[in-house]
Order: sequence, then C-alpha cells, then structure tokens
Amino acid sequence: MELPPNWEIRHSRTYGKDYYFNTLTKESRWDAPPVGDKERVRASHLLVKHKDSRRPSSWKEENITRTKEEALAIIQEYQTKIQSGEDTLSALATNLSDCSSAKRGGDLGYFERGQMQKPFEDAAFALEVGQLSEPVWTDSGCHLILRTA
Ligand SMILES: O=C(O)CN(Cc1ccccc1)C(=O)c1nc(-c2ccccc2)[nH]c1C(=O)O
Repeated sequence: MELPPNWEIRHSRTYGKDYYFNTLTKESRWDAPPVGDKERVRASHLLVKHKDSRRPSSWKEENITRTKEEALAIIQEYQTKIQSGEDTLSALATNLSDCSSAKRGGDLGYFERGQMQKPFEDAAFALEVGQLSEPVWTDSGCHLILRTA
C-alpha cells in the first residue's frame, strides 16, 4: 500500500485493528491518508518557443519564427537524447531553452498547484521524481519537464 511520506501503519490492540500514524506530526487516523496530490513539486524544463508563442522572443532569439511543427521536432530530438542518456535536460536547457530559467539549467524551483499554466502544472504533478515528461504545450511554447523533487 503506498503511503505519503512519514506515514506508517500501526496496530491498535485496544480496537484490534490497524490505524495510520504520521511519525512526523504524530497524527493518527483510522482511514488511509490520501496519496498522490502532492502539495508541491520541484521541476526543471526546456522550453522551445514558436512563432505563435504568447511571447515569441527569448534570451536566445530576438524574434522566433519557427513553426509549432518545427518546435515539436526539436523537442522530440532533445527528448530522445535525454532518454538515451546522451544528454541531460539541465545541460540542454542551459544552452537551448527559450525560457529565462535556462540560466539555472531549467530549474524552476518548487511550485504548488495554481502557480503555473495548467497544462504545465498537470504534467509536472503527474510525474514521479526523476521522470521526464512527454512534450507539453502551453501558451509559451513546447516543453520537456523533468520532476526533480
Ligand atoms: O508567455 C508570456 O507572455 C511570456 N512568458 C511568460 C513568462 C515570462 C517570464 C518568466 C515566466 C513566464 C514566456 O514566454 C515564458 N513562459 C515561461 C514558462 C512557462 C511555463 C513554465 C515555466 C516558464 N518562460 C517564459 C520565458 O519567456 O522565459
């Protein structure tokens, strides 16, 4: 049974049944604590903008004219390189991401739900730590997301 961090199953002799105990908060409960909706995640990303991006400009390129199809083809190249271990998202983002986070290897730090564009948030919160997303589209462009914590 998957439990959130710091939770464990204990047995109540008084009631003759198991209960859930949080070793950090000392909270105890009969029903299983909800798993899954983590309150915050940390992620890095690589953004490839296109001519229809909300802001088709970046530190790399004053005026971005590539099409969405070209942006996706570029993202898929990076995805293959990262999945094969030939490159890391951080190294590629540093040189190639159209996001200002390129300067931090694509790191966005921790964020909660409600902070990022919805498609980005949904993709990031669905990842396991260490997992790389499929290409994700937002108004900013096309992203690869790596959940790091
Ligand atoms: O969409 C716009 O009107 C302009 N933006 C939004 C933006 C601009 C700077 C920092 C964060 C977000 C971007 O295009 C953009 N979006 C992102 C972004 C999108 C999703 C997750 C993280 C960053 N980065 C950038 C950027 O230039 O650096």
